[in-house]
Amino acid sequence: MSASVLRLYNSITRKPFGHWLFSRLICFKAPYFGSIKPRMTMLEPNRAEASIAHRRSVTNHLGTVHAIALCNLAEFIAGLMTDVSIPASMRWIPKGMSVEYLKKAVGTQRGVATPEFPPYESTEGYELPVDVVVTNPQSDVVFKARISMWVSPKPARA
Ligand SMILES: CC(C)(COP(=O)(O)OP(=O)(O)OC[C@H]1O[C@@H](n2cnc3c(N)ncnc32)[C@H](O)[C@@H]1OP(=O)(O)O)[C@@H](O)C(=O)NCCC(=O)NCCSC(=O)Cc1ccccc1
Repeated sequence: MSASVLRLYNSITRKPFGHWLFSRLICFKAPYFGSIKPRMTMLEPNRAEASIAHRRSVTNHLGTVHAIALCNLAEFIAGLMTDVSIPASMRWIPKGMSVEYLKKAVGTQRGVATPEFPPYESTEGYELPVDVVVTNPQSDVVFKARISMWVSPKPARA
């Protein structure tokens, strides 16, 4: 799966509206991400970036971007980054996430996901911490997340 998602991203984003289309395809596969309308802007092994616009549908009672919308953005990029970074023999699933809300989130929010270390092949499952930093249009950090990915060998096909 890893190589195919990266291949799809690299081929589709060479075309007009490719970044938009790639993001729509991911939201079709995992519909809850559609609630924040993420726009993938960069995807390569060990790094992913995406942004969300400050729309009414992601706004809280303070008029800022809802913290859970930022959590959703964090899961979106951390998941895709992990998917294109792990060896083909491995799979991943998020195990937990801790978050910090550092500043009121106003305007388009840009997230960047990176792993604590490059994921490797293993016969045993292991935890891969993924750091996500979200910045506002002024490049101030408004949100941080640390997502624990469980990376384990793909089960043998029956
Ligand atoms: C799996 C583990 C994390 C660790 O448990 P351990 O016992 O140490 O590990 P163990 O390896 O023994 O496996 C145990 C069981 O887990 C299964 N399995 C393992 N790997 C995978 C895999 N890659 N995919 C599927 N299943 C996998 C495995 O078959 C077995 O299942 P069984 O029991 O036979 O039916 C467990 O605590 C858990 O399932 N937590 C809930 C996790 C959860 O629901 N997260 C939120 C969902 S993501 C989301 O909503 C947001 C999002 C979307 C997209 C993008 C980004 C974000």
